[in-house]
Amino acid sequence: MEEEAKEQKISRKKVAVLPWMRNPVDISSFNNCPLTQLPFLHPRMKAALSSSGIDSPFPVQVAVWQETIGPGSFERDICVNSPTGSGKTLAYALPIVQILSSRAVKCLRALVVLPTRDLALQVMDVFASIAPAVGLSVGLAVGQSSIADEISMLIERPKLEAGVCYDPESRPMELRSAVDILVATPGRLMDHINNTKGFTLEHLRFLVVDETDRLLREAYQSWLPTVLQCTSSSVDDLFAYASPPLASTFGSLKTIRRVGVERGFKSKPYPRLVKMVLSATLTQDPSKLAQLDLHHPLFLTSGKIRYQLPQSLESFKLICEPKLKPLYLVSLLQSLQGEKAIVFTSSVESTHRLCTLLKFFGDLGIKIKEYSGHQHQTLRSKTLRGFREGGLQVLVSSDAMTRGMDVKGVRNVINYDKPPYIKTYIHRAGRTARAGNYGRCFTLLHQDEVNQFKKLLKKADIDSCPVYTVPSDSIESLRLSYDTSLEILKESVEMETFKKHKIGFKSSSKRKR
Ligand SMILES: Nc1ncnc2c1ncn2[C@@H]1O[C@H](COP(=O)(O)OP(=O)(O)OP(=O)(O)O)[C@@H](O)[C@H]1O
Repeated sequence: MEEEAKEQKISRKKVAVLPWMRNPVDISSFNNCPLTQLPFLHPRMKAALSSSGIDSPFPVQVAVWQETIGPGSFERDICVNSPTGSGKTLAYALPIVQILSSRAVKCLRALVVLPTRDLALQVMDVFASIAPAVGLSVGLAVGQSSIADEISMLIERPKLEAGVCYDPESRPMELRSAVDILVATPGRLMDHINNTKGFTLEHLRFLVVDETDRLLREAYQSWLPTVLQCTSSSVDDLFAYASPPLASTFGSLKTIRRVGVERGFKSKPYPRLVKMVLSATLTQDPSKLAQLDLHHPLFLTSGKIRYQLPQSLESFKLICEPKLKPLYLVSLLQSLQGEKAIVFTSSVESTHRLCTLLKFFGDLGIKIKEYSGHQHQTLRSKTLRGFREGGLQVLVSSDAMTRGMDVKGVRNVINYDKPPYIKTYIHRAGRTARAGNYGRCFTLLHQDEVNQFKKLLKKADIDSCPVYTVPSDSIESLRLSYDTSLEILKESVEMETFKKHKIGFKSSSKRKR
């Protein structure tokens, strides 16, 4: 959050935009086109896409394809700024899988980094829907399973002949990657880089940093400099092959990087590592972008406005009487008649409190659960599954759900707490109105927040945000249950605090013992 504030400050100071950002490729000048018109698309990928219901690539996918497989032929690194739900995941997955489909030997050639586990799982599913069709394997490194299980999925051990005794000194085990593409979060990625035998990034050809602005704030064990370091082979390394390769724990494979002839790439290794960075709110901060060490970056963005909302999204504000905000929320939820909705709050604590309060409200006829970063991953995944499958209608969430999450059928987003930054508004609102579908974003405000909110929307050139009203008699009719549920909530909070203290006391006295 602090970082986000810093970036807002920088943008207020009008830091000069980097030269390569000044003349972007306009994604909105591209149209959806039938799959048959994507030049060179592998027929088996085409079939896999069609069977997943994808018949015509979206503009961002056509634009990126043109700059990678088309005439652009991956000569430059790709930076994409395109609205939420516009299809950025396939925009990078398609060209990567297409290029790697002609690979002869399996090794880790594409790494996709995402900020959260649920997001990584989602992206893994996208790759898994097309990569196997052309014989590529996709792996996941997010800490969902034990590290040992993860290693056995990622690293292939040679099959040893039964009955033969091997001396590890004279014949070190040749470990190889079991995957061509890896989807990872920074934490688990660093674990594998530091500790997993046979895990190497030396053959990497593609590095995708999805949700870039969020990941550049993630300094976890300096994951980005480490990845860049692991993938850059010095010119000296290029001639190391003059002597026979030593069997190492990294395997005997080598990606032959010859001295480059590529434009602007004199005396650097080739094929180079191609980087693709994407976000709906891509940072323009030069010092942040410098961390990526981009090669002649090509900027692709939608239209002229920096922060764009999906065209199929409508924004509304709901002015609430002080102290009665929960009643307005309940009344709004009731008016949605069972449509899927995500309610965003400002913190994990208020997510928990609000969700508990809603549960005490009597039978609202709506299945509601909380989803926050403080919950155990198993519980979070279960909740998400329930929401995806339709068993739940409403998710009360902290900002853990804000970025990238794609749940089909979410028609409404509700900002219970006003988003502090325009970027937060864009990402929260972007959980609906995805892939061209209609969606609404409601923001609950007290009268004294209205002006501030107007200014916030102005940053994304949003002038129209009509007032949405809920019937006043519905508020009145809810008052009685509200008072009762507030009482129960108070008791429940006291009980939880007591339990926490008790556990804290027990563990501290154990420590003393
Ligand atoms: N060509 C297509 N045809 C139909 N549906 C598509 C197509 N491309 C993507 N989609 C669907 O659109 C939805 C949004 O895609 P995706 O998650 O890649 O968006 P995004 O731009 O990455 O959004 P965010 O910025 O929120 O992460 C997904 O449900 C995806 O399956």
